[in-house]
Amino acid sequence: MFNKLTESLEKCPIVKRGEYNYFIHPVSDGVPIVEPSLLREVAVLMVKSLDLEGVTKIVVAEAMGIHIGVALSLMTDIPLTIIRKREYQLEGEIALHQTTGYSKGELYLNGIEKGEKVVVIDDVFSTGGTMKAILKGIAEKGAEVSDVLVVIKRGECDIGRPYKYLVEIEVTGDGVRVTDTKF
Ligand SMILES: O=P(O)(O)OC[C@H]1O[C@H](OP(=O)(O)OP(=O)(O)O)[C@H](O)[C@@H]1O
Ligand SMILES: Nc1nc2[nH]cnc2c(=O)[nH]1
Repeated sequence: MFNKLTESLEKCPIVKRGEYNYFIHPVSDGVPIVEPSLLREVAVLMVKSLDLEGVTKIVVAEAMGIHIGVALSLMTDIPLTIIRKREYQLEGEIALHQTTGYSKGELYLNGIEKGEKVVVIDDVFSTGGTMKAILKGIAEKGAEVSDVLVVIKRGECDIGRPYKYLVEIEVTGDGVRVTDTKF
């Protein structure tokens, strides 16, 4: 029944970013198109997996957390905050330094208050650098993280705390292989 995510991953193209084999998929890139049926499958699986008891915010990072965050927010009625790559200089904004397998950059966290209970979701974990930066920022705000979920886990990835994933993949220059699913 839930086969759209795995089937589409096994067909997706790979491009080189330096030495990095970068897979291109609608969930993690928004291209070539995001089919509603795929997004709905991911949203349903996230709702089934996450511990949402008492959660006051969903936290995602620009850009590829946004569509999955919106889908989860619409299904659960929990408000969403988007960690942006642009600085807003709002009161209490926190700057985070992000390092991935192929890039570095700044992220800016707004919209979370001390004492809140949040879930953090993202499209992909590869090095875990992005999620570690996000978790550090949320801890700095004094909020509690009730759950962390990534749709696609790319190989072994330690973020310093337990987390959930929907699929685990291996990526080579030849393509993507799904090595585990949680549904
Ligand atoms: O585990 P990591 O090595 O940190 O990689 C994962 C991050 O990489 C991608 O974001 P990216 O910064 O490329 O931005 P995008 O969402 O705008 O594509 C992805 O959306 C994750 O947030
Ligand atoms: N689309 C995509 N996003 C990523 N984020 C970290 N690694 C990757 C990758 O290989 N592909």
